[in-house]
Amino acid sequence: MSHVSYRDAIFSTPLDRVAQFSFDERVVACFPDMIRRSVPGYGQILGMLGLIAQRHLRHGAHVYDLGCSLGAVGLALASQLPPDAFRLTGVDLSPAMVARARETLAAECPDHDIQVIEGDIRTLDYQATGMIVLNFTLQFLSPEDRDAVIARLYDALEPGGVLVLSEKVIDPDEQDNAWRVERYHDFKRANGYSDLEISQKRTALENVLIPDTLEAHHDRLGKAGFPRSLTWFQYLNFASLIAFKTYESP
Ligand SMILES: Nc1ncnc2c1ncn2[C@@H]1O[C@H](C[S@+](CC[C@H]([NH3+])C(=O)[O-])CC(=O)[O-])[C@@H](O)[C@H]1O
Ligand SMILES: O=C(O)C(=O)Cc1ccccc1
Repeated sequence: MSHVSYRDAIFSTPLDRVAQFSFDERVVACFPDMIRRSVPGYGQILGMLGLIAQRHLRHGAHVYDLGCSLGAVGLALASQLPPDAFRLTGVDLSPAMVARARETLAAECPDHDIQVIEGDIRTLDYQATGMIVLNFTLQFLSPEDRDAVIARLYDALEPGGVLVLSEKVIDPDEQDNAWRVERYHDFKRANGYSDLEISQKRTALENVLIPDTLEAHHDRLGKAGFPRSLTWFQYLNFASLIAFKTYESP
């Protein structure tokens, strides 16, 4: 069954108390609209994944999409690569997301081998894999859990494998960070969000989405064993990195 995606109006009316942001049914119903209007470069990042897979993934190899939400990474890869090019496992902790992702993927790409499991990426028993995508997911884990997850992902990757890590980031320079955040709010305003929506969402995300600096991400990847990582995309305070299991990757 296919679903309409509603316009995100979750923070549009004044709330007495802004509850912590969670990936519940209400967010699921408007998620494609929310993420497209709230994440600069989201579409460009998805559009590049097929090209990255073509360069780095052995034909037919396995891919993990961790924190898959509605399965956008699987959909993007399936639109760019034939069914025999890869097998994908999406993982998400939110039952509402998983249910909707399964329906969407079955309807949109029935010929591709894509499964979705409800699980926690901190404790999952990982199988050997050729490519791992964390598209705006690590930022929702508590900071003390992040090193161990990245280390486990390094172990799961096969030789020649790659990890793509997209995140909201903070700039260590306070003035530069303020400029990025203010222009990000301009970006949201230009995409139809009001000042009230911007400020209430910001409150809801406090202590829920905790961004690191790019340097902290590269350091963590290095500590986990990745011999090489680079920032391949940045748009204001949103960035995407790629880490290579093997130094001599193309
Ligand atoms: N411990 C966890 N284990 C599994 N999933 C988790 C965990 N914590 C949070 N999540 C899940 O991570 C996802 C983050 S959204 C990813 C977008 C998607 N990648 C996309 O490309 O459209 C990003 C955003 O909304 O900014 C949510 O679905 C959570 O349920
Ligand atoms: O809207 C924000 O402020 C963000 O940082 C992006 C986002 C997008 C979807 C869910 C949570 C955060």
